[in-house]
Amino acid sequence: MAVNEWEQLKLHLDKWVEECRETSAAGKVAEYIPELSKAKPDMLGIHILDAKGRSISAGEAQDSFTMQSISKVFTLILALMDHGESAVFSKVGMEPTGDHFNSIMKLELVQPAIPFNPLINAGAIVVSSMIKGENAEAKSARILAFFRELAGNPNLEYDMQVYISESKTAHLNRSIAYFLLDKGVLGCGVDEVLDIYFRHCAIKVCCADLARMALVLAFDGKDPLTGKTLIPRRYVQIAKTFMVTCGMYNGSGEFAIEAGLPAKSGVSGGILTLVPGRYGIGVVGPALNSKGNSIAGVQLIERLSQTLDWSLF
Ligand SMILES: N[C@@H](CCC(=O)O)C(=O)O
Repeated sequence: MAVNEWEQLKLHLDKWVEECRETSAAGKVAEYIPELSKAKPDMLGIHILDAKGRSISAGEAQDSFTMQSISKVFTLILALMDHGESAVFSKVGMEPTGDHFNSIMKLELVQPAIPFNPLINAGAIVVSSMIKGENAEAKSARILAFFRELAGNPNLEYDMQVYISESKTAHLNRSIAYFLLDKGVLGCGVDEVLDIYFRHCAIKVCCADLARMALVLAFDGKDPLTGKTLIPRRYVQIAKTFMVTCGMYNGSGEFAIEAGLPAKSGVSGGILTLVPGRYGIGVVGPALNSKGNSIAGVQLIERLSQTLDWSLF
């Protein structure tokens, strides 16, 4: 079964990528972080990695892009490893919002005033403030080291242009952080937390890096290529559940029906997804749909899942 499927992927992946690439024309590259607007709108790449280290890629899988919101999954995991569940979930909720990723609408509607979940910007900013370390630099260094280990890539670095570009223009995120500070849910100051947050959003990866990080989640926290356990199973379970309920912004419900896989997207057009116990998958396609997800990337993952019967449901 798995052998046939691998053959099928080898045979058809290039064609599927080229077919899905055409839908990019209906999407739009993110512009609110000026540096992101330079991405190629019709770019589409994918890398699929299995537990034996076999991989298949197609399209522009080698090109690099920044993780953006995909990083939020792994900072959540690091915060859980630093503090445990009850401390983390006293500052951030577990529920989807149905709103845009950077919405501040619901922040005032709940008591206590904690963000709905760790994958919207408000929640991810709170999570960034919980990472252990003496100062912003030490906290960011821990995040980068953790990401490098998960990706099996000691060369992961920040895209400084994207980091600077976002730092200069993130007025909405700044206002979210001030609101959270006022409500007493931030573990450090506004400038410090935003520096940590913008840095992890600006970590530069390619599809193979995302696939390797996803593979660790697909194998419940153990990197099958090294045999090393990098994340406790319970925290992977929490992360994967958030990916299903909120990982694709306010398009998560439709994606659960059409693809049925845990996934997390970012505004740079990246998507990290996985088939539990089988594959880690990294995708990139910078043209976004109205929900902020890669338009061609979503179509490609849905096509793969439907053709190969990957849905968990
Ligand atoms: N750095 C981005 C991440 C958003 C995203 O990828 O959804 C922001 O905060 O606006």
